[in-house]
Amino acid sequence: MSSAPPVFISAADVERLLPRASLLLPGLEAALSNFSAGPAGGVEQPLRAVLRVRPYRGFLGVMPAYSAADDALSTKLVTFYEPRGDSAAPSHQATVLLFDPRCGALRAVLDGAVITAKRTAAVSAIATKLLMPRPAAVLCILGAGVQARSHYEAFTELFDFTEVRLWNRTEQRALQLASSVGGAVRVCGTVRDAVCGADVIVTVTMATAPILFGEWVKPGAHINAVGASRPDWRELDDALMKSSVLVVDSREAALAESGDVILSGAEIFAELGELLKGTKPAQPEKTTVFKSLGMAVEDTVAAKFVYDAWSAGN
Ligand SMILES: NC(=O)C1=CN([C@@H]2O[C@H](COP(=O)(O)OP(=O)(O)OC[C@H]3O[C@@H](n4cnc5c(N)ncnc54)[C@H](O)[C@@H]3O)[C@@H](O)[C@H]2O)C=CC1
Ligand SMILES: O=C(O)C1=NCCCC1
Repeated sequence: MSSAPPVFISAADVERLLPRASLLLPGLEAALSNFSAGPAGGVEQPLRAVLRVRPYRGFLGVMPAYSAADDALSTKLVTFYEPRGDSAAPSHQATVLLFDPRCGALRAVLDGAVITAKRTAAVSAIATKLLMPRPAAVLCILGAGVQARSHYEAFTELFDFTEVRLWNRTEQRALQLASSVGGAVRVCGTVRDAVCGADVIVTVTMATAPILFGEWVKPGAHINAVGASRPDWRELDDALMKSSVLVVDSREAALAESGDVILSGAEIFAELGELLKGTKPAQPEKTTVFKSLGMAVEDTVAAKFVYDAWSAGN
């Protein structure tokens, strides 16, 4: 075994080596299926530890995973802070450590922000492919931050929406995102206007109370609920949670971390990996919610993809 020092792969290099979230789709689909197969799937992933940085309304998450199918071992360290007007720092910052699983040596330290943005959007796209109504014409994104951009990029590459709508709590930020993406985006003044008649909705906000209400959602729509990753935070109201077919990335995580799941008491129908394996039906004709909390094995797959591309001299 070589004892070479670990390489550092910067955000710019991650972006260069992983230019599109869609490159992760095969690896992520396999990892999600393997995760939901239990011990036979070869994914080791404990519930993430989340430490509260109370005086600053911040959190530090530690996300380790091993994937036997990828023979990859990593841990992500991610901080996320509630919005503060006086801070110029991004709300989420992350680093992924990639180890040699054969001996435990640290091989690479990768910027985790781009990885988090792209793998999250790719997983939402996997859920959307299975759960969106057919046809699906209107995409609506609620939020205008990092995840809003990565979801816009992945979804407009992978699907044929005829209209994209965007809402943000501060309209100026939505206008900035809309003018920078290079495609037609309609900025809406209210969530209600944005979601009215939408086929696919993505919630990517830092909201702590519901912003999306079931009465506004078209029956049969598919919602990717990506924000609200604390047990007392919400993006979706009880009516929407309870009237939808609820799919999660991890049952264990959803029952421990998701305010939308815990506080609504909504019943979990399946893990996304179970839909991918075909052990549970997808039901795209119904109103569906994919509650995404983010899984460490998604970072493992993405970090290995980037490291392999770097090692190949790309
Ligand atoms: N499920 C997953 O795998 C992941 C989920 N996330 C979550 O996705 C969400 C978005 O993350 P980023 O885009 O990185 O954050 P960001 O800080 O870049 O963007 C957050 C957006 O939410 C808006 N916002 C802030 N407070 C709000 C409120 N009270 N109500 C409505 N909107 C509000 C902001 O204006 C901004 O447009 C966060 O909740 C984050 O924790 C982030 C990474 C992975
Ligand atoms: O999976 C992740 O990475 C995150 N999920 C929820 C919020 C922080 C980052």
